[in-house]
Amino acid sequence: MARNRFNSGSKQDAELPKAKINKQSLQKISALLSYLQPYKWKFIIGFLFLLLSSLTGLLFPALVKVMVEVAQGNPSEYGLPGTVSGIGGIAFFILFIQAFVSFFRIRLFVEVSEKALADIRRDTYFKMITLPMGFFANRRVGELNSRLSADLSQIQDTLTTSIAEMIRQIIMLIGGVTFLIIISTKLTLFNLAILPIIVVAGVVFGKAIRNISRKAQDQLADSNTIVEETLQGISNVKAFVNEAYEANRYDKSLRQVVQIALKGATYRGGFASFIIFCLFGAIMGVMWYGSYLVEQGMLNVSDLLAYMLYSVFVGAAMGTFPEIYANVQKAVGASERVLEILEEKTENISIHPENNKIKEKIEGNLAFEHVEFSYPSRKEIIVLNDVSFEANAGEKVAIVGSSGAGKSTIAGLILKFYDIQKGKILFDGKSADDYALTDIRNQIAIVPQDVILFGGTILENIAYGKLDANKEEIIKAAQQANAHNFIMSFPEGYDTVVGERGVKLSGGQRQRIAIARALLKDPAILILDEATSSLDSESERLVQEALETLMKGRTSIIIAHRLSTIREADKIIVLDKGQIAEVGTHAQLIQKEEGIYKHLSSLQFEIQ
Ligand SMILES: Nc1ncnc2c1ncn2[C@@H]1O[C@H](COP(=O)(O)OP(=O)(O)OP(=O)(O)O)[C@@H](O)[C@H]1O
Repeated sequence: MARNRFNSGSKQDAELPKAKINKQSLQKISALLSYLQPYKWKFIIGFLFLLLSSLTGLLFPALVKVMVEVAQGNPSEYGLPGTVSGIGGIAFFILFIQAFVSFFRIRLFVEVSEKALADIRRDTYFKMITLPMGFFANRRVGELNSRLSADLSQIQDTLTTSIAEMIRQIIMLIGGVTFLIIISTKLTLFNLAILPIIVVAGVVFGKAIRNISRKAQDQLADSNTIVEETLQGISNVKAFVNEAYEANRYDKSLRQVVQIALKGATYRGGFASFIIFCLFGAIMGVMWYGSYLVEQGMLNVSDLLAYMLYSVFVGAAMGTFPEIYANVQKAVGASERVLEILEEKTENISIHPENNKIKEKIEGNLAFEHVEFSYPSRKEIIVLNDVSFEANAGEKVAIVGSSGAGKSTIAGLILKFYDIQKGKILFDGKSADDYALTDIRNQIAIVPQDVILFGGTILENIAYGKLDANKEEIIKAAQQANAHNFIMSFPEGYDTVVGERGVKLSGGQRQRIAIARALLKDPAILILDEATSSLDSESERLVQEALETLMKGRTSIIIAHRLSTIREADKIIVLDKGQIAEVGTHAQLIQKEEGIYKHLSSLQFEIQ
């Protein structure tokens, strides 16, 4: 059956994969930057504020230096006031400017990125829902969903935080190092000599810790899967008395989680003690060498103080780079995946309802002429081979055949979900290619095997067939579909919320809602994909009656699993491995001694 499986995608990747950053990937993602264009002024102002707050941040150690010098009775430098309070006042003034500017910087960046991201999200979603079915065949719903959520959130984080942080830290780094060199070249050189050791250790340890924590996350996810599976299939667990087996499986998995976590703890502990030693060692080293320089009269105390403060800035800047870089890498990967969707070719369907109105009426004559088809994802397998048949307006044509024969594929082709490779599909004698796609889909309705209802109310679910229908029309459709009575038996009637949190409707009830939906749509051609699971006889009668009402005056293509329901069909097409094997009425086909239809009928014990 060619239905789409709705994959929940519950096992989302704990971490988004990173991409290599090179010229090509950057060029590619710059396409996404065009989404910033409408908000460029806000972005530029935010950017200037960012520069301002970073640069003013760099002034503090210099101010502290002058303040200490003034406190020691020395004259002030850089034209600053000659009193401690004066300099303190200036420091607070700068602080105030910084706070003010930071507020607007964050506000502006968030506004720009939220709006730009909503634009990208909207475009990606619009694109996604107008992509041809072939696109969805190869992808899980969970994966596509995570592009809209996880990937775009990553891009957003990077736009709002990582880029700003990176710019700020680069300023801090360059500015800080410049001040360090100005204050004391000797001390800077000494500092630079010990730096590589810390950096290398940080990178090595950091990588090992990240690997282990990822493993721990995976392991934890695996053990969660055990819980999920067990609880979902609890009746199976109980029926097979496999409680002990499941308990053991979970226990084993948890032990592994702990083991990996402990290994991670060892690395983490080692890293922490190493960093404590190195970092404080480095600070001590600088203090020691700096004090030595002070003792030798080669450095002032105030310079040493400023030097220490700038070192902290530089160290902090360096510390944040690996994380920022990793974030940017993830964002590049995420952008590439989003762009992949944005660059796909869509179907000719507009997202504006006024463009999708019916332009050309279809009476209901349908014909397949020598149709050959294979799915885009499996081109080598020919699913339909030289299929020709006709259904005149108002006729009931049933398609039968064993599982995998290609029945649902025919339904998909009538709806033009895919393009055929050879032959023609004609509506009222005119090729399907010459109709607007919306004209075809607007005049065909399908009642699928598995009716999927949306999370809203019953009313909304029926109205899905005709969005501008009024309540009277909806109720009339529900009455004709034998659904009105059961709907009214719910306390909230048509406003009953279906779906996970609402009432669970039975299979037969869902089918009748789908029939009401189709009635409301009032199509020229109807496709009925008969439910394989049989309903109880009362429910079956109600559904059957509703279907009869629905089929009246329309061309109906019935994909039948139970032959008992199609005896009255004007034509029965027997499909075998993608080819038409027999055509005729029930009475004609049942006469063929060696016929497939007769064989299928006898399998269902229904020869009369
Ligand atoms: N999206 C798809 N991509 C690739 N192959 C597909 C796809 N959907 C169906 N097929 C293949 O096409 C063939 C016909 O499938 P189809 O679903 O049309 O059969 P069916 O007669 O409706 O079967 P059933 O009675 O079990 O619903 C099968 O071999 C199936 O594996």
